[in-house]
Amino acid sequence: MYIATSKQLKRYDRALLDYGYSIEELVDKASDCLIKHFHHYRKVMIVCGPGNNGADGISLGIKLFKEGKEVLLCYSGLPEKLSQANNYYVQQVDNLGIETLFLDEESLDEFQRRMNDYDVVVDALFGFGLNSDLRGIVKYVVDAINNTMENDVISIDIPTGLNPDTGNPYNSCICALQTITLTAYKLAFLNPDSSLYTGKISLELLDAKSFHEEMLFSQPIDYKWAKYHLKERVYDGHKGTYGKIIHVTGCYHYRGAALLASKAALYTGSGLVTVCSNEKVIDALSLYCPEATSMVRNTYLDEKVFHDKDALLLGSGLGLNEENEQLMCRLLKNIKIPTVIDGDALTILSKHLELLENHEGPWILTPHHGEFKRFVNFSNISEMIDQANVFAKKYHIILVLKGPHTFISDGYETYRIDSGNRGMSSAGMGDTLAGIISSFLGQGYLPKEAALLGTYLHGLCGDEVYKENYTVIASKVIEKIPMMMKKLKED
Ligand SMILES: NC(=O)C1=CN([C@@H]2O[C@H](COP(=O)(O)OP(=O)(O)OC[C@H]3O[C@@H](n4cnc5c(N)ncnc54)[C@H](O)[C@@H]3O)[C@@H](O)[C@H]2O)[C@H](O)CC1
Ligand SMILES: [K+]
Repeated sequence: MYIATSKQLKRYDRALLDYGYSIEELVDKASDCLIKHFHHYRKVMIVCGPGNNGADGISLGIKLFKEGKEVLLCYSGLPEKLSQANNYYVQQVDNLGIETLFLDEESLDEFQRRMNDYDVVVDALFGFGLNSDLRGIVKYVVDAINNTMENDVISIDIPTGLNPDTGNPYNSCICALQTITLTAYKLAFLNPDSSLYTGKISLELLDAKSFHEEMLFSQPIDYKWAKYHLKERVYDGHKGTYGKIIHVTGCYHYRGAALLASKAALYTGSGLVTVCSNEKVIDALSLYCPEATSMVRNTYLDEKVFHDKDALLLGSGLGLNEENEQLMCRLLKNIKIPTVIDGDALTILSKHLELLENHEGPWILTPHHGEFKRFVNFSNISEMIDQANVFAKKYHIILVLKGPHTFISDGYETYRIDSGNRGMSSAGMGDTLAGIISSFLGQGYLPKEAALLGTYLHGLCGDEVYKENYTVIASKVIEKIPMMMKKLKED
C-alpha cells in the first residue's frame, strides 16, 4: 500500500498519459475497478462534477446501466467547463439514453426529492483536484447528500470537500459510508479525523503501468516491518557489541533534553553512552541515568574522543550561542562517524549549508516542520514532501521529517511511520526520538534502517502509553522502550 500527496497523484496521471494511455482510457480503467462495489445495488444515483472524478462517475454509470441497473446521472458542471474525459463520457451518455439531471437552483428540490428513490448515492463531484472551499450549487448538493438518511453514500477516490493532503474538510464535506480510492491512499487518510468523512476505505489499483516508486509515493512502516528488522541480541554479546555512542547535547537551560536522549539510547540497547554536556547536566545525569558516562563540554573539545565511537548525536537541547555554533561547525566539518543532527544543531546547520554539501559520514537530520522551513521554503504539505525528497537526494542524507505520521526520505524512497499519536506532541519527545535513532545507528544498523526503526519504535512506545493516558510525556515513552522491543521480537 502506498500513500500519495495530491501533487504526486497529478504527476502520476501525467506519467500515465506520457506513457501512452489516453485520459478516456484511464477513466475507463478507473470505472472497471469501481463497478464490483455496486453489484448489490439496484438503483444508483451518481452525482458528477466537471473534472475527471466526474468522468469516473459517468463511466461507472454507463457500465451499471449496461448491466441493467436503474441509473440517474446528476451533472453539476457547466458544459463549457468540463474536462476532456468528462465531455467524452457525457456524449456517450446522450447516445445511450441514460436519464440525467442538470443540477442548478431550480432542480435542487427535485434532486433532493429523487435522492430517496435510490439505494445508493455516488459522490463523483471532486477528487484530488479540489483545492478550495466548495462554491455555488456544489455546496448545496453536498449538504443535501449529507442530510439524506434513506440511502448509502459512496465516494469515488476521496469524499468531495476533504482536503486531499491534510484530511481536514473544506467548508462542507461528504460523509460517506465507503470511499473507493484509486491508485494510492491519499495523505489525507492518515489524519484519523478524516474517517468521519471517508467511512470504510477500499483501495483499487488501475490495470495500468505502475509508477508508484518513480513518483516517490510513501511506503508505510508498520509493526511487521519493525519486527522483521529489529535484530536479535546475540548470545555472547558484550557492551562493545552494541555500540559506543556519544551525545553532544544539553546546556544549563535545557538539561532535560540531554538526559532524555541518553536514557532513551541506553534503553534502546546501546552498549555505552557518553554524554558530553554542561556540568549541571552531568550532575543530574548521575541520578537520572547512572548507566551513562559523561564528560564536561569545553570550548575546545578534543576530537580524539570521537575516534572510538560508533555514532554521534549532536544538538538536542544544545543551546544557541556563538561558542556552540563554532563547536558544531567544527564537528560537522571534521567528524566522519554516523551522526544524528537534531534540535539546535539543525538551526546552526541551516546557516552553514556548505557543511551539508561537503559532509562525508552518513547523516540523519531530524527536523520538525518548522525546523525544516529554515532549510527550504514550502507553503503546503504537498510541497513540503516534494521539497523533503529533493533535499534528501541533493545532500545525500536521511531526512526524518517529524510530524503526525513522521515522513522519512533518503531522496530515492520515502516512508510513513504507522505508529504515534496526538498525545505525543509534547516537550522532550524529539530528544527521545533522536536518542533512540542514535542508539540504533551505534548498534550497526544502516542509517535508513536506524531512522525507520527508531521512529517506529518511538511511536509504538507512545501508543502503548496513550492506551491508558490522554497525554503522553517523553519519560513515559522511554520507560516502555525495553518492553516494547521485547514484545516486537517475541510476539
Ligand atoms: N490514476 C488515477 O488514480 C486516476 C484518477 N482519476 C480520477 O481523476 C480525479 C482527479 O481529476 P481532476 O480532473 O484532476 O480533478 P477533480 O475531478 O477532482 O476536479 C476537477 C477540477 O476542478 C477544479 N477545482 C478545484 N477546486 C475547485 C473548487 N473549489 N470549485 C470548483 N472547481 C474546482 C480544478 O481545476 C480541478 O482540476 C481523481 O480524483 C480520480 O477520481 C482519473 O480516472 C484518471 C486516473
Ligand atoms: K469524490
